[in-house]
Amino acid sequence: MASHHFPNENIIYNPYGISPNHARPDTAFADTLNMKNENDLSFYMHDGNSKIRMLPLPIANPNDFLPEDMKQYSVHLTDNFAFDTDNKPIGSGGSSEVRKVKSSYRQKGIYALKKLNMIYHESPEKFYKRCSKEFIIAKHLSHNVHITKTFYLLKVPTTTYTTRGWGFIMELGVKDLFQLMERTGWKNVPFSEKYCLFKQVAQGVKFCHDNGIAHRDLKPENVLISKEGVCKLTDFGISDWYHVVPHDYTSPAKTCQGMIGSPPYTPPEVMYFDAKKHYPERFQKPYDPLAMDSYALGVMLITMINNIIPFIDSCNTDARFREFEVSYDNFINHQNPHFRDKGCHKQGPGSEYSLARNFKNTDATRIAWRLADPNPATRYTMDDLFEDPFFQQIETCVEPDDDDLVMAPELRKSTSVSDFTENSLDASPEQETIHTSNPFLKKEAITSKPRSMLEIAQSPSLRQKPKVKGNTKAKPHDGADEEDQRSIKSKQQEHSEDLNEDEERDETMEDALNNVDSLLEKPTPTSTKIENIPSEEDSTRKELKSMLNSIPATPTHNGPTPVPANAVTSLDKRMSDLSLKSETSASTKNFGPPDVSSSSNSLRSLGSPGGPSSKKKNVVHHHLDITNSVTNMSSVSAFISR
Ligand SMILES: Nc1ncnc2c1ncn2[C@@H]1O[C@H](COP(=O)(O)OP(=O)(O)OP(=O)(O)O)[C@@H](O)[C@H]1O
Repeated sequence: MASHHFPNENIIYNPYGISPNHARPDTAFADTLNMKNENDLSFYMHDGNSKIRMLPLPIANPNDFLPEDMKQYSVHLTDNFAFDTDNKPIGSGGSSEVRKVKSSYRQKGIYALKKLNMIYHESPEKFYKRCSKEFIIAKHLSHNVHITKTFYLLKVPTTTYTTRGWGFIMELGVKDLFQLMERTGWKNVPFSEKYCLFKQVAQGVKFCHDNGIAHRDLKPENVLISKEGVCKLTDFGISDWYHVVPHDYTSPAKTCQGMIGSPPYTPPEVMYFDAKKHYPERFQKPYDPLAMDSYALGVMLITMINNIIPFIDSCNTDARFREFEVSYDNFINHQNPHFRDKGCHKQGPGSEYSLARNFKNTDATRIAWRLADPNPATRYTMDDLFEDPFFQQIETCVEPDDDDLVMAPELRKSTSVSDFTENSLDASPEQETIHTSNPFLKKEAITSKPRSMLEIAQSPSLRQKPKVKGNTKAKPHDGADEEDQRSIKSKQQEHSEDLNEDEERDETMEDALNNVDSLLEKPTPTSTKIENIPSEEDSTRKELKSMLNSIPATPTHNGPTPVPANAVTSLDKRMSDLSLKSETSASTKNFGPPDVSSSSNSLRSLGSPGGPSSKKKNVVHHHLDITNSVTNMSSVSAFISR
């Protein structure tokens, strides 16, 4: 079907949505299925989606699960936020749904609410532990321009918009990298811009590693792009501290076991744990979670340059992956025996190798292939990558230590536990905003048309969204950061003064930063109108089929006995305690051939006043300015089945 819509386009990107049970690929959680608790009443409480269960009342207080230095002044969403009236989900994952919410005090204070759902068979206690862990890690890392800021962990009431539970208030992204890559214009994005995006992602990953965290689920869907075009990592749902003593970075590194992550970004040593592959146990060895991130980064780079994932699974049941492994060995045996040696920066594979051809640059293939080395023992680490001369000279539009303009939302109101009856967790939209003195919000609540739970369950997920910059090294459990503290203080002391300041701030930022909504509503550049889009499942199957048929069968290496390649990749979800078990500079250079449709510098004006370019740089890419030949984006979203 992709071929129906994107004639001559090589973007058969999403191979995932072929299982009727999965609207989009979910992250695999290790041991997810081991937690069935038949006595848990909430097991039987659904909200219309059989995979989502409601938390039993009373909903736990987030502060009971947070370390002292992260405890929050307010723990109820409706104290200081209201749902955006357009009421559209802007993203969803295996265990969450993301919507826009507004600050009750700043009209332009629009944030993302990642509403967390219980995974099937998960007990409420496990849910609280899993979510608070994700929050603590995300908050711990929220001090870098390449990390999506996570501000608060709040109780969410049942409304027409969502069911009760917990949610994160986060910085809003405009799009994720997957959404950029699925645009028809992506293949025309110049190499220099793609490398810029790649380097930004790598800087985010390096920041995680330098601060004791292995992400473990890197993929384009988990890279948000702010409206200034800055890449920010998100989704720390299966991330973990990788030191034996979490905040003691001198303590030994841990290793992991179990199937986690998202194929094809999950490396071969982790795929051995995939129950569906039936590998013998002897292949399942503890693996290094940092090497997992390196591999994912390498596969992302190959995907970004080729405009297509290189294989479906990184294991020898996949013919394309086998071909990659054979090519890797051939290159080393016949062309560069020192390719895997530390510090070797000789040229990487050239155009005779299919997964190198499109790079048109053997320095670039070196970093891609060294990161995606099937052997974790010799794979590039993030330090190796940052020492690579090609990587070093990639120019980015933003530096890791640039200031981040994202402001923490203000907290003024805190409903005490005694004020907040459990019934109020099932508030109507009117009730949600009744406490606020902001007439704008009251009006919205009254005029928005309530939707039935059925409507909500049936409404399709529309994906869209948005924002940039800052840096300080994250400190262990650094809890309420300066911005948060400022917010809390202002709430306690200077309400009216702050309101004026906010309004002023809004005014000055108005020209520099487009209103999120207007930016999101910007019409997509169009050249072709697509109609009669076939069902996503049929189309994706066709794509996969043709893709797989075109793969030459190559002999397997000396690995485990392969099982027949199965195109229908439904991820094995197993729940666990999610804990790891046991353990620059730039210069201007264009690395690729000149590209006719470069969007480089095209929107300098948008990026300059207050964007990342304010203290920067020669090059400003507008990474969001990627054309699309399809007008109906909701259809496209459905087609790619996210
Ligand atoms: N802060 C945000 N701003 C805008 N969009 C977001 C934001 N956070 C998440 N999204 C969108 O929602 C999607 C799902 O979010 P996320 O990956 O955090 O959920 P998840 O349930 O943990 O997913 P997964 O199944 O990968 O574990 C993202 O791919 C992104 O498109």
